[in-house]
Amino acid sequence: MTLKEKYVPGLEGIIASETAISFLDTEQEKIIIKGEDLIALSKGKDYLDIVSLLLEGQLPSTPEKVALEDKLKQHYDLPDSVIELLKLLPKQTHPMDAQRTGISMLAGYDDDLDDRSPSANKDRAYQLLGKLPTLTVNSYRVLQGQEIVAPKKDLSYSANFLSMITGKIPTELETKIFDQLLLLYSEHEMPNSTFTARVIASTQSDIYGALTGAVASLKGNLHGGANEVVMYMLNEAKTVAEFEELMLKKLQKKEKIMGFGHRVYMKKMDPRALIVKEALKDLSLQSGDNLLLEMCEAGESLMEREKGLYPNLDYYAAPVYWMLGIPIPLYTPIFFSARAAGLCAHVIEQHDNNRIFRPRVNYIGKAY
Ligand SMILES: CC(=O)SCCNC(=O)CCNC(=O)[C@H](O)C(C)(C)COP(=O)(O)OP(=O)(O)OC[C@H]1O[C@@H](n2cnc3c(N)ncnc32)[C@H](O)[C@@H]1OP(=O)(O)O
Ligand SMILES: O=C([O-])CC(=O)C(=O)O
Repeated sequence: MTLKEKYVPGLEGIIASETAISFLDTEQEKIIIKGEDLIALSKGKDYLDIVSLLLEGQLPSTPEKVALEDKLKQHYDLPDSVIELLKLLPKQTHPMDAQRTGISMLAGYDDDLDDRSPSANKDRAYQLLGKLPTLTVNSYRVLQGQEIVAPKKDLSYSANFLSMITGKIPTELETKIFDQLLLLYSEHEMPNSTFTARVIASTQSDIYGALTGAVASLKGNLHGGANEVVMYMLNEAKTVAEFEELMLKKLQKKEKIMGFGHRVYMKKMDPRALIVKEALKDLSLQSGDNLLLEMCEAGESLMEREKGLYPNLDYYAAPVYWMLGIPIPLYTPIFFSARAAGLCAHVIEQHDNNRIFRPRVNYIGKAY
């Protein structure tokens, strides 16, 4: 017997789920999250508003947001043994792999691991969101042979995260821009990492396993790992002319340029990248250093001219992270920490209305 259904490589355009969480409305250039447009929200709301929208289904009132931040702060600390385990990792370990290991280990501390109810999963989501900044920053520090840093509960969630990374109290502008990055990265419908998490959750595996798989997916250069490569390219080039030359050489060799293209936004710029480009302009103005902005703008024009391709979020996020003083190996782990909010919402939804993912294949192997 043979199955001969139409095979679509990369499952492009295939509907994998019904979801009430989010939708990319490319016609209206909106990123819909629970009925709200993330792009519009990015101009007045902050990351914790979106966490609440994703996990509670609505934007929080001021007291609700204060309560949410307090709840996350209660979960900031990591079990000592997680830090001890991270210390055992080989120093060459990528921080994404360390983050993956840490998240995986947290499952062992959950006394109620078999409870897949929405309320138990939501509690876990808040615990994870509380711990992720501490885990993310300290896994990197341990690998660098640096001292562990403690979270600062007197700062806001985002200011604390950035402060643990840089070792400084961030300015208001730096905090606002970092928070906006977290917000823009928080959820994006059905990228590879979310699909991965939902596939894992569909076996009734737990939220830690689903997120562990999602970290591995996000690490790849074609997905979240692109932001690190963009910064390495900018650093390698050093000037506008050298950046253009580097890109042209890559295109001649038929290499992909990280930070460009997107399965859903292929014919337009990612609307999140437009927002982050403005943040880069603000940081350039503040520092009086326009070099990265000029390089990125030149790269953007070149790719439109040569390939008809546009920047995705990772292209402009990379120089913004750099100007905030963030080490390059932390770029993708920060993306994951932000995305954990959306991923948890997807795992909750999958567990709540589940059918195991189990597709079929078109067999093209040896005749039998
Ligand atoms: C936040 C995020 O995760 S956003 C994604 C971050 N990833 C990147 O920036 C990696 C670079 N970009 C890419 O690899 C792709 O554009 C992806 C993975 C994002 C989307 O992939 P797909 O939808 O499968 O598109 P696909 O790879 O088939 O590209 C279509 C065509 O555009 C070309 N193309 C797409 N992206 C690029 C790129 N960045 N550089 C050069 N050419 C590209 C492909 O070579 C292909 O050309 P062809 O038809 O002549 O073979
Ligand atoms: O949607 C995608 O395929 C990738 C992406 O931009 C994201 O995960 O933010």
